[in-house]
Amino acid sequence: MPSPRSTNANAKAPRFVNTRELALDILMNWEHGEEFAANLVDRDASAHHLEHRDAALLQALVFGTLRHITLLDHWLEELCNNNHLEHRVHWLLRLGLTQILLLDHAPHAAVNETVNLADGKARGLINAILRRTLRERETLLAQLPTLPLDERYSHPDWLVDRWIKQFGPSDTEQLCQWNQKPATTFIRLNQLHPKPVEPGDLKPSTIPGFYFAENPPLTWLHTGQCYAQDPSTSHACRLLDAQPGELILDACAAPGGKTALIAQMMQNQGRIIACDSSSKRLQRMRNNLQRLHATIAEPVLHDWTQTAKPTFGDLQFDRILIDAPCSNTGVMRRRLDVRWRLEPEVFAEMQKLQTDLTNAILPFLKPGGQLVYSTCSLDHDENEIVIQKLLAQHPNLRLEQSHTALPWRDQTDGAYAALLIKS
Ligand SMILES: C[S@@+](CC[C@H](N)C(=O)[O-])C[C@H]1O[C@@H](n2cnc3c(N)ncnc32)[C@H](O)[C@@H]1O
Repeated sequence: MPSPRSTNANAKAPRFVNTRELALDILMNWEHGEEFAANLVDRDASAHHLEHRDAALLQALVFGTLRHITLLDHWLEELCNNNHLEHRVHWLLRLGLTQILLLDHAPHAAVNETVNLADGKARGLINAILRRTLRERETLLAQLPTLPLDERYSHPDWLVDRWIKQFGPSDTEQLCQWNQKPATTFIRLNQLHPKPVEPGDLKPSTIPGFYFAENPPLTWLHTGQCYAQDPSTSHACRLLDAQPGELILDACAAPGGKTALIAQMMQNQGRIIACDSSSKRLQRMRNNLQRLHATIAEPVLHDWTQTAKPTFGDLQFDRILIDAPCSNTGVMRRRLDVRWRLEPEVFAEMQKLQTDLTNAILPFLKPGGQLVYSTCSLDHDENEIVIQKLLAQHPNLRLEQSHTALPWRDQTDGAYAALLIKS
């Protein structure tokens, strides 16, 4: 069978694209660790002009398999009597089990189509294991409540242990459960657009201006009438409380989701310097801010870990937002790669970067000014402990208030924001 990637995208005759083979190809590519799963899926869906239904199937197969790898491997060890599996056969079986045990797919078709993707000599083995899976489906699923959390919910065991220490066993289980469900899409309606749209029958979230929207109208997204954004991102902006006419520094701003919301809160009056160290992300921010009509925001390339002065010189800002780079543990449901790419050392490394960045940015806050430090991490080391360290290092700072969004409690992404005031 030819690889789905070898098909000619310019050929005139309609081509048959095998979605399961595409999924297998993506999963094996993903393993190299260079690309996000969502990017791989989007790129292949558009390269092969997949119809909406096939693109949704591709996403369900890839995301479903990645979301449950440890559980699938637990079942496979049992079904294969711990025998070693050749690499491609292993991924094919994971894909087959995802369809039979986890997604509501026609099981016999799933077996046949998965077997058809195998090379001659592996077909018999795959057929036997998938048919056994069909026969033992109920028994395998009944094991779930007896498995430890890291297997049942497919998270690294060290991360589950870390969460149990920070949140306790019950909240940890709820967090793991949350991460196993497909992410909800939210949109923010953009009030800065010259033709703002009405929410109509969109279901409001608990945060004003943000709505549930599984399939947001593409024209709204393309024209900047709305922006896909989780409501948890608003907490940092609310604590910042930027006023029309003020001078604001958004120190780690790309791709500009919070910058655009701050510009809206300021009614596009005043000035926002929006910095980022990544020129690629800065370009994305430029496009976003332009589309969202956030005209008071000025994108600036600057790396706060470098000693060179920023191009805006010695400006003193009324308010500063530091939306720091972090482990992303609050958005693991949305970003499936995170759990498999995190290393235990990342939290200490991030804490150092986060305090170094804040120390470099603090001199730009005017006396009496307000600074919001935020992350999309749930980890104490990147949130409360960073704030404790900053307060110990800077007697002229005081903690005014903080807010933590917990996914299992608030039904949004996880986020942390703390408001500090400089005397
Ligand atoms: C959490 S993201 C910001 C998200 C953004 N605030 C938003 O709402 O769309 C963190 C950003 O910090 C930037 N960053 C990382 N290290 C930096 C540094 N040393 N100096 C400036 N920006 C940095 C990253 O490129 C990334 O865009």
